Amino acid sequence: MGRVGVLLLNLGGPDKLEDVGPFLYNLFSDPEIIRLPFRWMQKPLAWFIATRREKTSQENYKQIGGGSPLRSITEEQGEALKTQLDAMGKEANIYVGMRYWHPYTEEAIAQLAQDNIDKLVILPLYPQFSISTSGSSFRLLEKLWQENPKLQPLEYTVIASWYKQPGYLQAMAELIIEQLNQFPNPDQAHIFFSAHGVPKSYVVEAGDPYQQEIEECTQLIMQTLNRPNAHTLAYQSRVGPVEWLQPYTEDALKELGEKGVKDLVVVPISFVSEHIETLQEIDIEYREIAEEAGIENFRRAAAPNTHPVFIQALADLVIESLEKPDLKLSQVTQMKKKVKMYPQERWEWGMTTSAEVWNGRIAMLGFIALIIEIITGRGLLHAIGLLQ
Ligand SMILES: C=CC1=C(C)c2cc3[nH]c(cc4nc(cc5[nH]c(cc1n2)c(C)c5CCC(=O)O)C(CCC(=O)O)=C4C)c(C)c3C=C
Ligand SMILES: [Fe+2]
Repeated sequence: MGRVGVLLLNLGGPDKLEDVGPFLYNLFSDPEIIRLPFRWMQKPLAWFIATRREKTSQENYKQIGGGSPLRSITEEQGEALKTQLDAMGKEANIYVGMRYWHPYTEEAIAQLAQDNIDKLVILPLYPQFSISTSGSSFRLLEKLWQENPKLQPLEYTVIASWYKQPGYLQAMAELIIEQLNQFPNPDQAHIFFSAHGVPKSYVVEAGDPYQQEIEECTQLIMQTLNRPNAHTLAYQSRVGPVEWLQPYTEDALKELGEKGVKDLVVVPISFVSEHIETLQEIDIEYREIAEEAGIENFRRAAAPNTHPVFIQALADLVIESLEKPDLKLSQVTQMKKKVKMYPQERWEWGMTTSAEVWNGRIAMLGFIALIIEIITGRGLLHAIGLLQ
């Protein structure tokens, strides 16, 4: 085999405060993040939500130094992975492709198309699959492949999810032990897994395997840890008015405080790098909630970042994937198409999901009409000529 390329996929984050608005617009423009019944609604709604959220989000980024560290950490992970692969006798070019900010996935693909790569390994830096994360990047790649004839002959394989990888589980266990050892009585500390949430409909209606993978991953980390500590799993970072996976992190923390838990280690489970949701949301917001609830000693396990056991795990994943039969983008996206990507497919009478969905669509149309009226000063009926 000739030259190997590894494409690391991640979400991306704003490098500075001015980037926050455009970054949010890119994120909310993605139909895998906000699932709307009509494509034409996507961009106006993305603009509306991004504009409304920009200030609050900027305030949060200010608290962590004015920008996301995701790019620099992902680049460091790439360099460490290259060194590790070299040491294992596998030379590789590493590319970073972010979904919503620089370096964009499109930029990485353009670069690797020029580099005469013989075999590409596509490795999402999300251990668990979700339609909203790895799924979104895979769909984008599928589109880029279809559009660019130069990419057609490039051999590649995809790693769909890798939360069972023993080295990853070991790295997570070591990061937890580091924190447990800071307590006078390590076995008494409560281990609190906080996963990024997704709207409940992704799992229940669209069949996203994310919740099942998160739950299994939590069990596997606890088995690897092999300690008697009690543990809880909850979901953080809810956005918008719909129901997300429960229990919510803030509610679960309050409940533990009420039950008298004093020592707590929070483990960010769906991220492998420090970013706003670990540094600001967990370290600042959730710490405050926990302390108000009576939890006295709040500690957080670090994200794996460039932990050597974690980097070894990534290198093992790459090498194993080169030895296995190739997994194509159509297989990982089709696999998700078997479940309903858009849940609103067939009408059913009664107080059913379909009825709720149509209620939602009608409400959304009303909402868009309201926005048009606010912006233009003219209502929809004026716009279509029914009123003068
Ligand atoms: C496994 C990880 C992630 C899942 C699942 C996920 C789903 C998801 N996220 C939003 C909305 C936002 N996410 C934002 C930032 C952000 N999210 C993840 C990870 C997952 N998201 C990362 C790594 C980041 C980047 C953080 C950084 O350092 O910049 C943001 C912007 C930040 C903010 O304003 O709070 C939003 C908004 C949704 C709606 C969603 C599932 C549908
Ligand atoms: Fe997110």
